[in-house]
Amino acid sequence: MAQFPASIVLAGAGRMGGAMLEGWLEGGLDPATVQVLEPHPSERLNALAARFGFALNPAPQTLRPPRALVLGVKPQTMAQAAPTLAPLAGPDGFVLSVLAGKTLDNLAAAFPGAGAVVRVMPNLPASIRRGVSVAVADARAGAQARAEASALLEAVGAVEWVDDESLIDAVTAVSGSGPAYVFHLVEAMAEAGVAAGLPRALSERLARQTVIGSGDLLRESPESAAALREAVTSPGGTTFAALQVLMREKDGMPALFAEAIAAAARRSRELSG
Ligand SMILES: NC(=O)C1=CN([C@@H]2O[C@H](COP(=O)(O)OP(=O)(O)OC[C@H]3O[C@@H](n4cnc5c(N)ncnc54)[C@H](OP(=O)(O)O)[C@@H]3O)[C@@H](O)[C@H]2O)C=CC1
Ligand SMILES: O=C(O)[C@@H]1CCC=N1
Repeated sequence: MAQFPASIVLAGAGRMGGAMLEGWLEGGLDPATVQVLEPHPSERLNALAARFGFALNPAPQTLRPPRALVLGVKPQTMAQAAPTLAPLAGPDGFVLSVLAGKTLDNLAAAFPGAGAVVRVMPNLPASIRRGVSVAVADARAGAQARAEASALLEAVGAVEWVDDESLIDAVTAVSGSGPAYVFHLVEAMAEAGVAAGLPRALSERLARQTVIGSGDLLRESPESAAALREAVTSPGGTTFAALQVLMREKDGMPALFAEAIAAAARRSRELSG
């Protein structure tokens, strides 16, 4: 694995920033090299700080521009946070942002002192180091900055780099937001099971374990999702009956997902403004 940046300031250690921080520390990052700015630390973050001993909310005068300034605040907070954080973006370092919608140009304008900018879209399974991140860097980011950014992302899951930044809106819609669709699938299946007569607790357990088991099967099997679907589907059987509804051209899952993912990608583009 590539080297972590020599020094890191993480601004915003909520659900995503906190998950990434945990992955770095579990992955061997020297806690002395990271400083974390988080106005309202969660219990989990406080426990992590107690366990690893990194600097949580150090005195502002002790902060120097790090090699990597990692932004984990909300896109809507960036305008308010940037003036305070901008002095930490120095010419020898890079800014790594996970903010949905905020473009490389947005980030370069908000952090004019930065040597380079890397825009990343991770996802929540990063909290168990099974995330997937897609990254794009501006032209100033050299091989070393890219390798260090990769090290930060590989600590929490798989990493893909793209050259075309315009892909990130669709990436956000598919893999950034995607875990929520899967969790909603569990909710919807459980609710439908109740409607079909199952006790709620049993229905919830069955829906949850079905998604867990299917995810594990996807991970372990070399087969495509389509082939695995076909393996469940007996001709003229129960799955076939259900899929005739779910795969309906007009209002089935493909149509619904096309609409949902277009809405998320549109929102990602709006957040740049
Ligand atoms: N959650 C997810 O699944 C994913 C999130 N993202 C991106 O990650 C970013 C964070 O999202 P998420 O973790 O869910 O949000 P959270 O609200 O959990 O985390 C953001 C944190 O930043 C803190 N914060 C606010 N202002 C500052 C500041 N000036 N300096 C330092 N910290 C500050 C917030 O504190 P307070 O609450 O007190 O304001 C909060 O704890 C977003 O930009 C989002 O687009 C990307 C992919 C997936
Ligand atoms: O919902 C959001 O805006 C963020 C980005 C992707 C996942 N969560």
